[in-house]
Amino acid sequence: MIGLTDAVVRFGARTILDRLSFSVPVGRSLAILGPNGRGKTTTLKAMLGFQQLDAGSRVAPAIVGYVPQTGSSNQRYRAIDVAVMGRAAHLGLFGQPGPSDFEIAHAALERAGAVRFADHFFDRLSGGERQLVLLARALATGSEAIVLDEPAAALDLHNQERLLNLLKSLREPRDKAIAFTTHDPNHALAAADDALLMMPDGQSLFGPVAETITPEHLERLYGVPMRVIELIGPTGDRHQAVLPAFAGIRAA
Ligand SMILES: Nc1ncnc2c1ncn2[C@@H]1O[C@H](COP(=O)(O)OP(=O)(O)OP(=O)(O)O)[C@@H](O)[C@H]1O
Repeated sequence: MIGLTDAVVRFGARTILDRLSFSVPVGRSLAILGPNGRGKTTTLKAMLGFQQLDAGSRVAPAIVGYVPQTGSSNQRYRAIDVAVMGRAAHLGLFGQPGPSDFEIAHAALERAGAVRFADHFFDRLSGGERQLVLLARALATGSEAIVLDEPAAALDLHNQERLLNLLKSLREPRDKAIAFTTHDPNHALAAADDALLMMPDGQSLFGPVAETITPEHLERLYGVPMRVIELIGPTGDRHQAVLPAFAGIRAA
């Protein structure tokens, strides 16, 4: 289980989190949505214990797998070296990773779809490729909680589909608590059980995706008219998608 109870975070005079409460039990996946600068990354940092709370409390396992928004490295680490860093918490202060740690890291790269660049230098990879390596690092921790900050932000449509399938496959065994931020409500529909909508007025709405990812709530979230459409997928399956009906954009 990972989550916050009545969490308050203030930066100067600004209250970013105002008694925010939600939880992600093992076996469920949470999507966190909200406008730019509303406090999504701050929420993730608070969940991870990187951001001190002014009030309230957090619950989290001792080790949490974290995939930050962007990863860079000045040193010339290979992708496998970055993935094996996920083992650090298991090694003790001066411990060195052994063969079993490299095996776990390799398996994590495989699971993240990044094994083909295991021996490539991390700082030469594209933004999307780095994100997959950082996901492998998070998986290598072996933690029951994985927290991802905008995992789809640097990905093209093909890789977004791959990432969503990956998030769904991570969720499938129902043995992890997964939380991710996104700017696309369709990602919540595709890969989350619950959603936390961080509204522009400082309030928030937390609940099952079917009750939260609705045009009415999303209009309040983004200030843009939204529509739900039903799609028939390539295998004949029916699913819903939400689209912004941007004002002033007309059909030709
Ligand atoms: N350490 C800090 N000190 C002061 N202000 C901060 C600090 N960290 C974040 N902020 C401010 O808090 C607000 C929330 O930031 P945060 O990064 O959590 O937003 P976000 O919802 O993740 O935004 P985006 O969607 O643009 O990534 C922003 O206005 C940011 O400038």
